[in-house]
Amino acid sequence: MKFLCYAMASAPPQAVHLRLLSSTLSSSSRRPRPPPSARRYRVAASAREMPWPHVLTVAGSDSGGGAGIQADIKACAALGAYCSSVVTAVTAQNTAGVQGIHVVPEEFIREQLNSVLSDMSVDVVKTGMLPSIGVVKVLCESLKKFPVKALVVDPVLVSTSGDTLSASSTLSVYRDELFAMADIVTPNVKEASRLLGDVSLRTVSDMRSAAESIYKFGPKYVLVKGGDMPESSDAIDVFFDGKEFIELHGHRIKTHNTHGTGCTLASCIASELAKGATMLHAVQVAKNFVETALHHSKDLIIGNGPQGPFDHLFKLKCPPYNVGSQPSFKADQLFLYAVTDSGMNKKWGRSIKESVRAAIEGGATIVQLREKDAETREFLEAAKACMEICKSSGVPLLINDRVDIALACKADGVHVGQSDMLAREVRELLGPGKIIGVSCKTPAQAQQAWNDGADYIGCGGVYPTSTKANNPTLGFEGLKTVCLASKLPVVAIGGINASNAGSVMELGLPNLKGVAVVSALFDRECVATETRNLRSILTNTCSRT
Ligand SMILES: Nc1ncnc2c1ncn2[C@@H]1O[C@H](COP(=O)(O)OP(=O)(O)OP(=O)(O)O)[C@@H](O)[C@H]1O
Ligand SMILES: Cc1ncc(CO)c(N)n1
Ligand SMILES: [Mg+2]
Repeated sequence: MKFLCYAMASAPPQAVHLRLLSSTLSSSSRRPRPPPSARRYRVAASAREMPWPHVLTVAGSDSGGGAGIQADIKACAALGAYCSSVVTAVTAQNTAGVQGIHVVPEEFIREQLNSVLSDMSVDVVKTGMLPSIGVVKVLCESLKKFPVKALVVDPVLVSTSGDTLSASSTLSVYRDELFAMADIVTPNVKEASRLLGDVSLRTVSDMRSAAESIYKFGPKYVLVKGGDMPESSDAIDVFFDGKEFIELHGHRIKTHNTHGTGCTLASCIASELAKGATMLHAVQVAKNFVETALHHSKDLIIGNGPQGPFDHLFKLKCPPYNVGSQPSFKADQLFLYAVTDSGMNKKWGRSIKESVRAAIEGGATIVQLREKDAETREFLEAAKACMEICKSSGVPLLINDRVDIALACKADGVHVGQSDMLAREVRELLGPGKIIGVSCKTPAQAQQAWNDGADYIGCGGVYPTSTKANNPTLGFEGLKTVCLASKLPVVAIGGINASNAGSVMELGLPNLKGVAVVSALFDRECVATETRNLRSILTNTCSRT
């Protein structure tokens, strides 16, 4: 057992004090050190360890819980990574600013690093507040001794409240030692300016030049964050890989709750890298996550100061995680997904209601009304009639795109495409109890759907289709990529019929729960017979695989 003695001098509440924690107790009370050959130890440990994405954050504690270590742990948890933590400083901090700082002694930071890195298989190290030159040097030494897959450096120099979190003398060691070891460096505009000798950075073009200059210090990628650029603009970050600049545009959320956005962004990047993502994808996921979390927390009021924290675990309050609030949807309902088409109904002289009744009679497990050019009043009447049929047979009814119709007929949910209303806006309108589906062609779109609180995604066209104009075919490879990346259940769509549905389900892809069909049911003489036939094909295939 080991104790720390704190030098707890009382401090005037407003001033920021950089004080040193006193040294640890005498060596006789120390635990035995990890074995000298840490590498050998690591191999032995990892032979027993479960593979699990693991981020180690080396950062300061924020007593207010919005930034620093606390934000890092919540962000990693939200993205499904394990997070260990080495505390470099303890701050007395709240929504008004930083009132005090205790720096942890360098030797004790070294000890924490040793403890974690010699025992656990850390994939990615993420740094936050590194208060002094000595701390940066200790970290560099530890990383040389225990190499990890990736290093994410968030050069925390000044808090948004304007308080200094790292002595100005650390700038040179950041630039000369840590950046050269980093995979990505993520300064905000103020930090980028300080790192470059207080140059003025006012425009996106200035951010590009800054990214290019910081890249010269040696990191593989640079992300200059624009959260603190003028409020009127989009939230634009500049990503630079040494050759190309990519401007990442996000919606700027109108909120005071932006404390800890930088720490969260860097931890999300680290989590995604630990899961195996490429750098650009990791950054995109991280930016989406921050934007979505800010959106969900925009009206939260915690503390009385000007900059509040946000809710990293907003997902727990959204379906499908909050199962209590959303009893209606089960992923198995995607098994045989019937999507209506007004043109086909006209061709065969059927009403929407007749088509839906026949599809349900044949065994459709979920129905979507996709009426691209129907008159609103007529469509609503038909939707209400379909709702009655679906309700009495326990089959959910979704409406394509038209949130107004869904609300008016009390449908079970809405399906949206990439150019329709955002899923999170649909969720706000429909509430937590309804089903929301999103058409996705890429892992990034699937991630966004999950962030936005959707319940499932539709992925296709698996085969060429005549039902949707200008719809690129993804094939099995595209479907597989999206299914592997998706955190939501997937229904395959596009050109699927009785002769190929079996092959799609036989792929046995993770998250793939069923097929969605239009022509194969509704561009036929007898909808009920076609649906029954397809259902038995799917059942037979799935019982074999
Ligand atoms: N109001 C906002 N709406 C949407 N995105 C935002 C907003 N504010 C910041 N961001 C995004 O959050 C991420 C972090 O950027 P920011 O510039 O706020 O970092 P930071 O200043 O280091 O944060 P902090 O010091 O508060 O932890 C960036 O992707 C940025 O675009
Ligand atoms: C401990 C800590 N780390 C980082 C930041 C930057 O947001 C902060 N305010 N506090
Ligand atoms: Mg900021």
